[in-house]
Amino acid sequence: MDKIAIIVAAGSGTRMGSDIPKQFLPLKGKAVILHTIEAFIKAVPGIQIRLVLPPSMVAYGQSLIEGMPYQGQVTLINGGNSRFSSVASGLASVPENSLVAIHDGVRCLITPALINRCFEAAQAFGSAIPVTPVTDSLREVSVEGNHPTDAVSKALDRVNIRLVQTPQTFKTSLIQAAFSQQEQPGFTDEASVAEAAGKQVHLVEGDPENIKITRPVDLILAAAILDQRTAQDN
Ligand SMILES: Nc1ccn([C@@H]2O[C@H](COP(=O)(O)OP(=O)(O)OP(=O)(O)O)[C@@H](O)[C@H]2O)c(=O)n1
Ligand SMILES: C[C@](O)(CO)[C@H](O)COP(=O)(O)O
Repeated sequence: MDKIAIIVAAGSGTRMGSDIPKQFLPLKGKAVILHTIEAFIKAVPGIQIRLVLPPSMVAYGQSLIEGMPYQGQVTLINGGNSRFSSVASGLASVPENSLVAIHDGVRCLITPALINRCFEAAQAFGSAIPVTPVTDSLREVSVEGNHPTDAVSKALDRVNIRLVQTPQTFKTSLIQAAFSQQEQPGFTDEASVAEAAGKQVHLVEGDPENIKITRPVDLILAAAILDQRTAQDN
């Protein structure tokens, strides 16, 4: 089956609070989004990438990939107002009977090993959702106030909880059908969309370093992880 990546990068990055959306910020001298694209190019020779961008930034995105050796493998697509609609736009451009990896553009530390683990599991099981165990203790709050001390809470057993990452990878037949339903508020990722369409999802081992750049501290962490990888390579 052909392998395709949809990299969603059409968000505005409110929590980062930067002048330009976080996916375009420099990380070790290169835009965050280019780190992400290059991981997929390295992982799967010849892979086709759908890069979903804010419509106002498609021209800028084009200028970033202009002249790159992989330019011909990347198709730019206008994103929507929600992650769901950005993914739906990407999926509309993907041929049937393929495997599609749907990835947050801001998870720029993704490794070729994790990408290939997801494609292999999706080929075998129809879907592959990378997850990691929880390392903090957990509390469920039943009353939310303005301050943490206002909340009534109880401890949760973290043994049964997993953190969910991307790339969430599927046979296109499964995920394109799931995205034909109406968007719901609880759709935070593709696994939740697939489940709402009555499909079971298959979990695979994620990677603690596959962090999502969300707040300024995440960029500092990402730079440190990249430094450590470079040191290991030398
Ligand atoms: N309308 C949207 C919203 C989000 N995303 C993408 O989905 C990924 C995960 O979303 P998130 O980290 O929430 O990004 P933002 O929505 O940009 O951030 P924030 O919620 O802080 O505004 C990001 O790569 C983001 O660009 C997207 O393609 N289209
Ligand atoms: C898709 C995701 O990265 C899985 O953990 C996450 O749900 C995205 O959440 P966000 O609030 O849109 O960043």
